[in-house]
Amino acid sequence: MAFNWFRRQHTDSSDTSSPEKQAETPAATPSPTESATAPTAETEQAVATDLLAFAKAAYKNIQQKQQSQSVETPTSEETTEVVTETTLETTTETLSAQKVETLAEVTPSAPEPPTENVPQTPVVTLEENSEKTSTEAVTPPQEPVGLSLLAKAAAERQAKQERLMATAIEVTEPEEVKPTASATEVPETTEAIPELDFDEGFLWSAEVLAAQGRRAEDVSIEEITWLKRLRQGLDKTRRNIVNQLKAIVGQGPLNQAGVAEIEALLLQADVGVEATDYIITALQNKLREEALPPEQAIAYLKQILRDMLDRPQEKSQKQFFAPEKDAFNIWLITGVNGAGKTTTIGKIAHLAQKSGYKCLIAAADTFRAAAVQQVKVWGDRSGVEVIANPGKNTDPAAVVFDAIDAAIARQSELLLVDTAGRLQNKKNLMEELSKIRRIINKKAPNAKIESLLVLDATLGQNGLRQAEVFSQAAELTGVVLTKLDSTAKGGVALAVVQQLGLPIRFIGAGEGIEDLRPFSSYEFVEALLSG
Ligand SMILES: Nc1nc2c(ncn2[C@@H]2O[C@H](COP(=O)(O)OP(=O)(O)OP(=O)(O)O)[C@@H](O)[C@H]2O)c(=O)[nH]1
Repeated sequence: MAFNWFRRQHTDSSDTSSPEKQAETPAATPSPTESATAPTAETEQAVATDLLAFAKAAYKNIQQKQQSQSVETPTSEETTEVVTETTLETTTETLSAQKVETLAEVTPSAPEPPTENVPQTPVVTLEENSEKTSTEAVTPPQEPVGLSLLAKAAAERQAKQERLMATAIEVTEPEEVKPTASATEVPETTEAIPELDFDEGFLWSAEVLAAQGRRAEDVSIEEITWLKRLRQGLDKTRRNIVNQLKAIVGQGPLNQAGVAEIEALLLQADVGVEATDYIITALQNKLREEALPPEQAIAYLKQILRDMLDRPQEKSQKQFFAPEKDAFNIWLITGVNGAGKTTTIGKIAHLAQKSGYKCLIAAADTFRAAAVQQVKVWGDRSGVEVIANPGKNTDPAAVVFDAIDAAIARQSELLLVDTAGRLQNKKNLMEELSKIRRIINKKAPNAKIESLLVLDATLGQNGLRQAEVFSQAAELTGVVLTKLDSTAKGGVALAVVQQLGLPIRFIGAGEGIEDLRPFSSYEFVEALLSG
């Protein structure tokens, strides 16, 4: 049973991704701390206790999973005594004193952009028609950590943290948390997970997953790492707006000065005029009705943002954006030069491969000499075949044509089509894109076709101008927002949905193969506004 990274749940072979089935997974529900009624000190305490228990159980399970993976080569030093609880309590107790220092000591690891000179790739040229597939192992890059920023967030959450720690000793582990193997099979040690601290970022990530109905035993190291990465990626945006927003929104009914300040903050984060107007009006209406304490006002603001981000996909009635299992899906990836198309293809191929989909890549960026080589490197890293034509000045539509044949012959479930970067004002290149789209429509009329525009978040509002022309040429169905880690303009996500009316399907927050995930409005808004 593979974990489906698109749908965030375990799936089996009988799984389909029809809307009905997709609705089985609980929707992202607001965090317990965001309920409409004011929480009492008692309920807050209970929630904090629950969250700590959840986080500890999740940490313990990740630890056990890792140990069970290495259990095949036991050493004489292994012990079957269960001492993990002590470890977690010790970790928790020392967290307050150590966390800021620990965070400050972590050095971000260098990302792993693909190199141009890789000797072997799993490419299948149209001439060769080889069946060879790369099985080269992929090593996920280590998570770079935003140091002072995380430390700042940690300091702001200090009060809550203190409560969590105060209850740590009394916590009883939830009974439903089952280890992945029996205690005799899985030795537990006092060792913490080397690449995963039980720190403030872990607690925050666990809280976000718990609020979405996830079970502690299903939480994986990759999910925690991604959430920490996402929050860290949005640090710049958050630092610019959140504290000031909180201060203003928490003051009760908005006066003119407050409105002007919020307006400036949102525009600064590239939320855009249209989306900013919408947010302010919604906030004003609510705050006129009742004076909300700061935490509840922020909770209401989060709700507004989530609703905005989810609106475009309400039409499709799909809760998750995933390739349909046992069907032929074609995802056409387009965008201007350097937006991150090839990188996105590599990351999606990796997710698809991990999630158990039969995947293929079409190297239809025949414009740039190194592009085919680059996508081959990504194919190699994700273990996915690449269909390419090594000839010069090849017609990209012809590559797509052949790739569809190859995908059908191999019974591939997902064909990812890489295209050359093009500026929307280059008429001939946009016509070429239309031709590619026509070929897909004609050659695979029964395929589930998605056409995704890759947008570089660092371009902010400027990036949005491309969308309309691409929409006509490629019949866009969604957006991939990349480089959220390198910008203070993370608010552009709101502009995308409000101005383009297109759903955000994936977000990228780094150059590594694990640094892209399907978009979740809940996680995005939590990361954007987490204090
Ligand atoms: N920091 C960061 N860099 C990214 C992200 N996604 C892509 N990049 C980087 O952006 C650069 C361009 O990425 P590519 O995937 O080559 O972009 P492209 O759209 O295929 O480029 P063309 O084929 O030239 O149009 C590379 O250096 C990537 O590593 C991201 O989410 N974060």
